[in-house]
Amino acid sequence: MLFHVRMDVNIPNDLDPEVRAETVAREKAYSQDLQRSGKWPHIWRIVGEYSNYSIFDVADNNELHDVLSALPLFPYMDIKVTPLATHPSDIAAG
Ligand SMILES: O=C(O)CC1=CCC(=O)O1
Repeated sequence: MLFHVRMDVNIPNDLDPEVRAETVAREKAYSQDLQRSGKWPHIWRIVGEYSNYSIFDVADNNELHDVLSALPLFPYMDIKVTPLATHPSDIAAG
């Protein structure tokens, strides 16, 4: 199943800089592992915001929830999920 996900990151200003850097590094490694696996095929920065638009390709709602809630930055994120269905006019879908 495909999902469109918006992640808005709000790291508190008073978070220890070392903890911040370590958490962001773990987030990058976690994200890139999922990208290599094919479960996170797209990630785009939203211009001018500490936010991204991502596409996830996972089995179901439960897998998406597990993947998102394991994000190292999850405690500092607002996340909006939109499930995607095939559009009847999509020539790629046949
Ligand atoms: O910077 C972000 O948008 C949050 C994030 C998600 C995956 C990653 O590496 O950073």
